[in-house]
Amino acid sequence: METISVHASRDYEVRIGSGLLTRTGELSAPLIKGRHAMIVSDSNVWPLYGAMVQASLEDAGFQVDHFVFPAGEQSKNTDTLVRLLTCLAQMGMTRSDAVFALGGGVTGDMAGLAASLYLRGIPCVQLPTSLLSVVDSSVGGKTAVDLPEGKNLVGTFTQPHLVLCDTNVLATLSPQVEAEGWAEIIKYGMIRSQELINFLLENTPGTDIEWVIAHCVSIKRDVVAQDEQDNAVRQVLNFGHTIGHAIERCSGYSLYHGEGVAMGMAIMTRACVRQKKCPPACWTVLETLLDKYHLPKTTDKSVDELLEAAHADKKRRGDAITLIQPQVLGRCGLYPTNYDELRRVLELGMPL
Ligand SMILES: NC(=O)c1ccc[n+]([C@@H]2O[C@H](COP(=O)([O-])OP(=O)(O)OC[C@H]3O[C@@H](n4cnc5c(N)ncnc54)[C@H](O)[C@@H]3O)[C@@H](O)[C@H]2O)c1
Ligand SMILES: O=C(O)C(=O)C[C@@H](O)[C@H](O)[C@H](O)COP(=O)(O)O
Ligand SMILES: [Zn+2]
Repeated sequence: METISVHASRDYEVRIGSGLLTRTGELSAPLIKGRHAMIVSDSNVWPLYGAMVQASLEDAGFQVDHFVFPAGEQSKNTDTLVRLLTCLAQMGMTRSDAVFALGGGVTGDMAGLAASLYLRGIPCVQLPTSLLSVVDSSVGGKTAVDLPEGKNLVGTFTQPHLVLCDTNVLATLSPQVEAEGWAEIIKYGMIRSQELINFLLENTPGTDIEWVIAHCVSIKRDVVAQDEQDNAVRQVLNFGHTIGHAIERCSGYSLYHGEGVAMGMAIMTRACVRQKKCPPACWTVLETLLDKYHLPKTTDKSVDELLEAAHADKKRRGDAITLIQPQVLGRCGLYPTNYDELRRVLELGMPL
């Protein structure tokens, strides 16, 4: 088992290993003063892992309730959030009790947000179950739900009390959900790690997954420690997201997030190579990885639609926007610019 310590407004541990869900109660009990647990999960994950987590919490002396919502990004909205907050109140959860977010990034973001709002904040333990959520969304404290106007527009920065990444649960992922998780892993390679890129190129998907997860979480830990509130360097974690989020919004949130990120990284990188802002290898290697991990490389949405949707980007300040662009393989940088430049990127990055 790997343990990574995150240092932010709250310090906490990310544990990575097989079988950790069965130890949820034992590992969280010392961190939570109360003994009332609310497991938040979706309609796919709860039947698979709900009983296991509930039993572990009950063995550690917790009284356990659960809130289950229909799986998918289309549930990550203010309606579900209010239903969850109402449930926390009706079950009489207090400030010493805890929310346990059992599921992918949708569950983690929404349960984390509810925990940060209810009674102005109660503890949250993240129990990520998708590949995307173990490598990215469970760590770093961004919580959110979507609005029809844009992705993650309602949220807080609130760090969890503990993150348990149980690698056993990855066995039940569908190929499509596994693939979208690889998109964020490829993102970590592109922004900060030539070593990870080489590993992904050389190995079959799934090799030494614990190392891959720990590598991504370590990169995120280092970035978040420098800029928890997303004012500067943390924005590098948004590589592929300005366009990806715009595609997600234009698709009525019917895509998986990682698919949008893959398309966003591809469009941005192709444009940067064409503008000679980075070497051609940035695109050829990214294309090889997107193909290898069965990820999409473009969208059928128009430049105008995407530009309009991109106005909801959190990196916008008035008419200015910061783009995250590859510099060399394994390194991306922040480029403050404007929407005319984003239009050029979209025009150059979309294949004819
Ligand atoms: N907070 C952050 O830093 C951060 C980072 C990246 C992404 N996100 C957010 O995370 C969300 C995407 O997360 P996601 O891709 O995990 O989506 P998700 O939570 O919808 O999970 C994807 C699908 O996989 C299913 N699933 C999850 N674990 C499973 C398992 N072990 N076995 C079988 N099925 C399983 C889910 O039920 C769902 O149908 C987006 O909303 C995105 O904005 C947040
Ligand atoms: O943790 C971060 O910071 C990230 O940007 C990670 C992203 O993968 C993630 O999708 C995040 O939720 C996007 O944040 P947003 O601020 O653009 O909504
Ligand atoms: Zn993301």
